Amino acid sequence: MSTLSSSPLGRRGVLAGGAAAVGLLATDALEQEVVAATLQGRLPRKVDVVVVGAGIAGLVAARQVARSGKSVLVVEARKRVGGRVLNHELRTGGTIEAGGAFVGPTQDHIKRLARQLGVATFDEYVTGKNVYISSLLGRQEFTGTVPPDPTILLDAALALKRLNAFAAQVPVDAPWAHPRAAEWDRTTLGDWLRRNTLNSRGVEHLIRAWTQPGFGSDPDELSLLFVLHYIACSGNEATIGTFERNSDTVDGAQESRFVGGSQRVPLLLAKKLGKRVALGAAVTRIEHVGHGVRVHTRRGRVQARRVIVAAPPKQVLGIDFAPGLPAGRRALLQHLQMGKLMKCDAVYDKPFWRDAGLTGFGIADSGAVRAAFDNGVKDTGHGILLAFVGGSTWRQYGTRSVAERRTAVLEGFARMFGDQALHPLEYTEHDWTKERWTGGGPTAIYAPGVMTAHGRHIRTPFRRIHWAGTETSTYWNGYMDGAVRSGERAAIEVLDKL
Ligand SMILES: Cc1cc2nc3c(=O)[nH]c(=O)nc-3n(C[C@H](O)[C@H](O)[C@H](O)COP(=O)(O)OP(=O)(O)OC[C@H]3O[C@@H](n4cnc5c(N)ncnc54)[C@H](O)[C@@H]3O)c2cc1C
Repeated sequence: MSTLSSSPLGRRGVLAGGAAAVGLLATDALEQEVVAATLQGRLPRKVDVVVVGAGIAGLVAARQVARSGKSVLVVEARKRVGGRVLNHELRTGGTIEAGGAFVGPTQDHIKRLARQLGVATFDEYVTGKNVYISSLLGRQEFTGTVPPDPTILLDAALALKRLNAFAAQVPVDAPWAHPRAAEWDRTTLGDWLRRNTLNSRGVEHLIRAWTQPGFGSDPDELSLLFVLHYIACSGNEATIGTFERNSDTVDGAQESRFVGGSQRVPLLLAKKLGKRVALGAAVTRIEHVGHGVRVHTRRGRVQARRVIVAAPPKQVLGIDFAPGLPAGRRALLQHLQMGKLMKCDAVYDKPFWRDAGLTGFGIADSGAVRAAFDNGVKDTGHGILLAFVGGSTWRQYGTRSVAERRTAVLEGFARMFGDQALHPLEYTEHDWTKERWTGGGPTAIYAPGVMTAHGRHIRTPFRRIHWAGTETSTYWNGYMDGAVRSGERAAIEVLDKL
């Protein structure tokens, strides 16, 4: 949970804060409107399509089904929409994101959707130099993607070149079909780096600053084939995926954010869907009956001709299917794990690092802050630093008390940007491993062997049940863009059958 949500000055206490200042309806007010617009009473007895999950994927699928004139009901476990996309109103004003936030080039589907909904983007602050903290060399400032650490520079450049070259051959819709799939899936990214670099320790440290925020995991937990697929997915039908487009800010997936926070996208989608969304309606059982499907939820039952399940893979295992899911799909869901990730933000009176010629982006090979970003928002003059605490860093710090973690995170910021970082106006954090209906983040990960053994079941419909969710996407799998794409694809599948 966000530390602020339990404070007296939490989300509800700041309606008159920063967001209102830019003429946007603050998230809390918009959320109240959306909740009020959703279905309050009994669920309908019958609809054409039931969508399970009101994350971006489920809401996009429902919008498309509704637009075709078919009846649709989204049943959502939580009492809010957005899933892994969640705005947080700061006590000191302004809206930040506790979950998915950044968008970048080739993420055309989420950008188009946001434009249609009137949600603008703004660029991440990139003026100045980045900071690199090495246990060996101390603190360095740099520009570009790879820090100027002579002990790893060449190694890292060659390794990234090879990863890009391999990824360029991986079919985004069937990575398991590549001739070298078995070989790449037998090994982890960590093993591969150790075998293919001279200073493997140094390169691994660097790559961890990418895998911990990007997968909530360490290189040793990730199948090489899965990582190559992730890189291949970091593009679109016209633009080949690359490591840089995934990892970078300029021309990369961290290029921009949404004005008013990314949760405005699912909130505005849900507002338009209105009574076609039922909150607090966790799905417990899905059974095929006659020519339809009966969906059992905590708010009652509803019958449909087709169902789209847009819940995260692990959550699907909590639903009782009758007849049971095919063995292949069940095995896939059992083997996928969610990453471990939390976001920690510190708010300062001013973005003091900018005055020092720094972007606010930093990476480090030790401590609680392995990757830091300038998380400033449009509507306040405050400076905001964001730390991703993921993978083994989450295992080290995620289990400590909030006070201990706060100290460790602020010290991490201070090493990068100076001692002013030790004195924030506000500190807030959100741990996705504690979210009942998500179970971690940012996405589900494949350990060695899983993709070749079970990956091919990821999108295969089961009778009248179809699958959406970012993990099923062929581009920007794991991202908001992948969620939009998956919802669109699942809706097309279903409409084709109705
Ligand atoms: C910390 C963090 C940072 C991230 N950063 C970025 C980023 O910068 N850029 C980016 O593009 N992406 C980012 N992501 C990933 C992005 O948020 C997700 O890819 C995307 O939001 C997934 O959308 P979805 O609809 O597929 O799934 P979800 O958002 O997980 O939605 C699934 C929905 O299903 C519901 N549900 C689950 N079980 C049931 C059930 N039994 N019955 C009914 N409903 C159920 C859930 O409550 C949820 O609302 C980040 C994620 C996290 C956690």
